[in-house]
Amino acid sequence: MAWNILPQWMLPGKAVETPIESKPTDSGLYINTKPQDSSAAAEDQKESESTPKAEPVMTAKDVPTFSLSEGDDLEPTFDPPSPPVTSFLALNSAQRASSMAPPPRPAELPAKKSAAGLMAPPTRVPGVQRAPPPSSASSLRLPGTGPLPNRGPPIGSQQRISSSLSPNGTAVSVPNPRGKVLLSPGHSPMDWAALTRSGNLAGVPMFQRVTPSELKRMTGRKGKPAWSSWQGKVYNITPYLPFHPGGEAELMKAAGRDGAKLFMDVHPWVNWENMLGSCMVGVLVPEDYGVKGLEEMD
Ligand code: HEM
Repeated sequence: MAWNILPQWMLPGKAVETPIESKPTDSGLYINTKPQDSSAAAEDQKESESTPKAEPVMTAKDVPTFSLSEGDDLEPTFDPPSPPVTSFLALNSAQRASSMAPPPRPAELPAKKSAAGLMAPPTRVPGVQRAPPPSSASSLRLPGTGPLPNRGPPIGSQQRISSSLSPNGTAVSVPNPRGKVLLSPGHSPMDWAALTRSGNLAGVPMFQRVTPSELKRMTGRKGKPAWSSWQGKVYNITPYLPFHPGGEAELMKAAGRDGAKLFMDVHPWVNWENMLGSCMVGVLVPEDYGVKGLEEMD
């Protein structure tokens, strides 16, 4: 009997009481997952004759293993319950419940078939116009009718007619009901943008306080510049006159006065401040601005 040759500290129930330093490591819990081969067993046998060999205090039956082999009568406590292996979503899973219903089986489809063996098209509701059936590439195709997304105004619309530019960036003559004019060469919107970057076009050395009467005098006639106000700021519109796509005459209507109403009536999408930033003369002040200041000083 193996127990007879075992020292006290190796007997069942005694192992814990024995000081640890007397026997390290292999004092108990063996986890045998693989049977040893015969040569190794013989070696063990030889060794056990000379040296007392520790026997497991727990049998393999009591030790939980991580083995997944079938037919094992162990109850692996650390093994998570393995779900049944399915190729797709489990039958009663939430994913399956929330996803699309599976396609009907061929047997469940309507049994209507043409003579050629093909399925008949679904019956049409009379009077209802339907789009052509989608093909696999339909999502890649551009819509045949209606405006394209993010492609500017629809073809043939007033906006598109009035915004034609030749490939080299100069304005071209296009008859249109909105009154766009043919700009002379070198006066395209691109040319204007380049000119505004070149420097100050206000015609004054520094910002001015402009009274309404002063603004009224700046009509662009009799050698005077054309000024117009926009949201309390005064701009010299003279340099822009030959660049204005609506023509000089139209722009001149705003000279010597507040141009906001005229401007917004025609093209509220145009950014006045961006386009005429370098033409800013100063700010509009009340008529008695200077007089009041002098009176207060007296
Ligand atoms: C003073 C600042 C103004 C600026 C910066 C300005 C700018 C512009 C721009 C960029 C366009 C081309 C718009 C487009 O292609 O969509 C345009 C067109 C036109 N503008 Fe002006 N404009 C000004 C004042 C005025 C005023 C005061 C009038 C009328 C009294 C006017 C009448 C027109 C007309 C009739 C067109 C052509 C039609 C159109 O494109 O809508 N503009 N203007």
